[in-house]
Amino acid sequence: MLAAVQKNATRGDPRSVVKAIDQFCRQKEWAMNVGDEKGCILDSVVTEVNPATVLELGTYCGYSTVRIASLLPSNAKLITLEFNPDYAAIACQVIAWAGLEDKVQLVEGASGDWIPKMKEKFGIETFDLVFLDHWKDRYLPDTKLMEECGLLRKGSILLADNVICPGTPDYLEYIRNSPRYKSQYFKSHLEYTKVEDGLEKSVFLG
Ligand SMILES: CCNc1ncnc2c1ncn2[C@@H]1O[C@H](/C=C/CNC(=O)c2cc(-c3ccc(F)cc3)cc(O)c2O)[C@@H](O)[C@H]1O
Ligand SMILES: [Mg+2]
Repeated sequence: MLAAVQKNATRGDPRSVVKAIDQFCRQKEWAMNVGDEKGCILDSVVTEVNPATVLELGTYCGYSTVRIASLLPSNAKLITLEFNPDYAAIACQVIAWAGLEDKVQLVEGASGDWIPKMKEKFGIETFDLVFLDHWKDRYLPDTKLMEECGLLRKGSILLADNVICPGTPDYLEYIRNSPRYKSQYFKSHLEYTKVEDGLEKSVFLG
């Protein structure tokens, strides 16, 4: 995938990086990037929220990191957590190829360890937007952890990938029944396939 980016994408051009990855995943080898169809929904939420602070859980190869960072205002900060060193190394190079290193802080580590340190390590008070795309059974515990650490404010947006496929049943049940969130489901398809999947957008009500 990285070779395809370096071969087919223009340095400093995030859209060409996104296009190169999508082309590679359609033609050569499927990969679990959020993909272009759900990616357009992601783009519209990022544009609507226009966040100053963003947290991404599960960088993987940096595809959604590039999509989000390319839409952020100049002073905005995107912190992305990835605990697999191999994926982190690839993502780092993909983000650099897109020329977005100044907007992205890629942290190699586990969400459970780093969420409690966001204030002291990065001077983050609260996140305007959180994109959840890591292990599906960690969406709920990490959301509760973010609440406990005071990282969500009235109006913070959580956007969760794969709420249908592979599915995040305990997260959906919690977020849709909690009086502290207002949720909306965006129906779409699993990346590069016709299988149903979707994104759940939830507003923290404080
Ligand atoms: C321990 C929890 N904390 C974590 N902290 C930091 N990084 C984490 C964490 N968990 C996982 N990660 C990283 O996030 C990524 C994991 C993503 C998990 N995603 C999926 O399983 C997934 C899976 C599918 C999928 C769908 C249908 C299939 F047939 C096969 C796969 C589609 C998707 O869009 C997916 O996002 C990896 O890079 C992993 O190293
Ligand atoms: Mg995903």
